[in-house]
Amino acid sequence: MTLKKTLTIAGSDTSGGAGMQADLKTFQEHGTYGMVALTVVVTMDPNGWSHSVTPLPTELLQKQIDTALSTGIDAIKTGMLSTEEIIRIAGDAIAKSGTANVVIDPVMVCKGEDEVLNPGNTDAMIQYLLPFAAVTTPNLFEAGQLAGTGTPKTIEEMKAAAHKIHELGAKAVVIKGGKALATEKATDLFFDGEKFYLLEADKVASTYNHGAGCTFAASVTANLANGLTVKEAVVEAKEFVSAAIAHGWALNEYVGPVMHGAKSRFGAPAVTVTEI
Ligand SMILES: Nc1ncnc2c1ncn2[C@@H]1O[C@H](COP(=O)(O)OP(=O)(O)O)[C@@H](O)[C@H]1O
Ligand SMILES: Cc1ncc(COP(=O)(O)O)c(C=O)c1O
Ligand SMILES: [Mg+2]
Repeated sequence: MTLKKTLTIAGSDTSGGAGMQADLKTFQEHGTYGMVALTVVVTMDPNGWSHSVTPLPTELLQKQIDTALSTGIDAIKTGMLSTEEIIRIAGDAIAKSGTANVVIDPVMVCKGEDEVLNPGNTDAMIQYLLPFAAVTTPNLFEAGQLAGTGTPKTIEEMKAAAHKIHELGAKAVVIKGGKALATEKATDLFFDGEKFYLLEADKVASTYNHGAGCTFAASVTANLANGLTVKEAVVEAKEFVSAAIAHGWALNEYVGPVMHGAKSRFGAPAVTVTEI
């Protein structure tokens, strides 16, 4: 039996909920064969859990990319890239891979952390990554940065931002309203380049959603590798992450990761898809 090969170019979240750990667990749950090209290692201060981001040498990143691409990759996801040079290397890797199944998760900040990774990264993402994106999956803050509109606060503002990000080259855009948007449901906006859809699920009251964004984007990536359409891929990803959040748990007193394997064990909460 052969499996679809999925590659994440992402950072390591040592705490295991986000980053390449989330991606690999999610790829596995979707029946794809996961590979990693590691960009940075994120560690946490045991007293207070503030994050520290340590980049790996770029030559080592390049060697990982060359190894993975030589196997023939069916879909690529990008996550935390941290510097403009790493973003450019990731863009070159995507171009070389020849796959159209490219999911750009434009990670600019970790949940609970105020510090943006590197403000110059936004322009590099626009130049090197968005033109390749079959789907990009910004949260509200990231959408505002990419679109240059400031953080959207309403569905109308999300639509305007999604339109701009599409004009920058991303074929489809999902802006994750998540918990931050003042709606009753956990609401994401999906723009396929022609039509807008709202993806809605029940909002989970807990704060145990560390890694939700990575898990969502990794699900989309695996689904594309498995041959789903973009719309099918994002709808299943919303189900997958909603289940993962519903079963989020406390790793310690500081962080609550999602349960990546929740959907297959407990089923998924209902997701509604509405064209708007
Ligand atoms: N408390 C929550 N309840 C239900 N869904 C949520 C909750 N928080 C986030 N989500 C969903 O999880 C996915 C990831 O969104 P979000 O957490 O905003 O991304 P990121 O981790 O990149 O900031 C989205 O589909 C969002 O709607
Ligand atoms: C390596 C890495 N990538 C990505 C993220 C972003 O995670 P989320 O899925 O919560 O947006 C984090 C957050 O801690 C991280 O450590
Ligand atoms: Mg994120």
